[in-house]
Amino acid sequence: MRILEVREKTCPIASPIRNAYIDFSKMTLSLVAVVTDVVRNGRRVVGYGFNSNGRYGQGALMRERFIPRILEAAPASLLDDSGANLDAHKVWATMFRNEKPGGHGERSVAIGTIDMALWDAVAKIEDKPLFQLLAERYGQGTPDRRVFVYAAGGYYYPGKDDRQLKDELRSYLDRGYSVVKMKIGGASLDEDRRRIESALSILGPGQRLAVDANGRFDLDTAIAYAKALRAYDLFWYEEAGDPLDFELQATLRNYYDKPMATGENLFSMQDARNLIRHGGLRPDRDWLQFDCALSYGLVEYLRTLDMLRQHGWSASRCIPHGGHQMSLAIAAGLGLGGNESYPDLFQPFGGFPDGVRVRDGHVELPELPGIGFEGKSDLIREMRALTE
Ligand SMILES: O=C([O-])CC(=O)C(=O)O
Ligand SMILES: [Mg+2]
Repeated sequence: MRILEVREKTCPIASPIRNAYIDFSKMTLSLVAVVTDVVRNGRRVVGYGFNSNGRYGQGALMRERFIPRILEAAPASLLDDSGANLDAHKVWATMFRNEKPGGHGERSVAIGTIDMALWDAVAKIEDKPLFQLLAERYGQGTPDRRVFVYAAGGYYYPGKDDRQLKDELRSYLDRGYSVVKMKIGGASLDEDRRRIESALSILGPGQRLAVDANGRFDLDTAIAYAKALRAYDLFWYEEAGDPLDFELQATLRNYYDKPMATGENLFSMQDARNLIRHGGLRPDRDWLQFDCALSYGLVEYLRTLDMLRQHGWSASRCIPHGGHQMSLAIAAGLGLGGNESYPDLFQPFGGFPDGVRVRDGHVELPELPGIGFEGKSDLIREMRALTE
């Protein structure tokens, strides 16, 4: 078998929302198709992938470096021992040839997106759900198809008042979520305190609020927010300071003993390891949000999970950023703590297969070959338009 072609298309996911750091008025992502010469169930196997929101499309890097490296490699050098399927680790190594270590900028997004499409193809060629394949190869043998998901939103939006914020978050709770997340740090502390108290006022028993500062705060501001937030029973306090300021994160634990979360802007096992070594995070309560689609894909995420194990962290402390089905499959296959979801944003990307409902803050993944994109009609329509 061989890879015939790798296609990329940059798609808009623009919206007028803003977090504490950026607005999404020009946001894009890369949609990728890895076309193989294998036929399964009467259809050519094509693996699909896309990068999550926040880092823009990466077509230029893909076309200049990563796609040519794959297509120029001897086809047999990309296959597993059986010769009947791709080996995602070998394709990854081929993409990374002549890349120096460190400085994991945008190339981790380009490689991560192609990696997603590769795993989709690998699982489709095996004719099984990716979560099943992962549980068998790297996990406990059996997946847990019931995955915790939380609803992310609560963005700043022109003219949005507290009533609209409450209506938005209430609509997520009405759809079965038990944890909802809102943005902070894009307004004054007083204003954010008022927004948070509004949001808390709509929660019922067993329902929780998480807040996300998107790396906006310097140490003094992060501490001031920590002192204010510790009065509330928040699900977590996310990304207070710059993603690479491990000392800030480590200092913050002296002011906030409740759960914190971070990691969505760390794009390699090595950066994740620095967070674990130097960030002062606590394996009994804090959460790790590394997102494979932005950080060199599942091949690298497996290295990150290994690193976490070596440092005494359970995979169940990981709830990835990004709201895509790839992390859902990893969560079900490898026992992550759950996954993010954006019920009303960045469509048709992310989300769940049609008919999957959130109940008590969990979804149950259906048995679809690959990552499961074929089960989401609006998404697969866009994906197939890339190749058919
Ligand atoms: O607003 C964003 O960039 C997305 C984000 O941080 C999240 O989903 O946690
Ligand atoms: Mg975040």
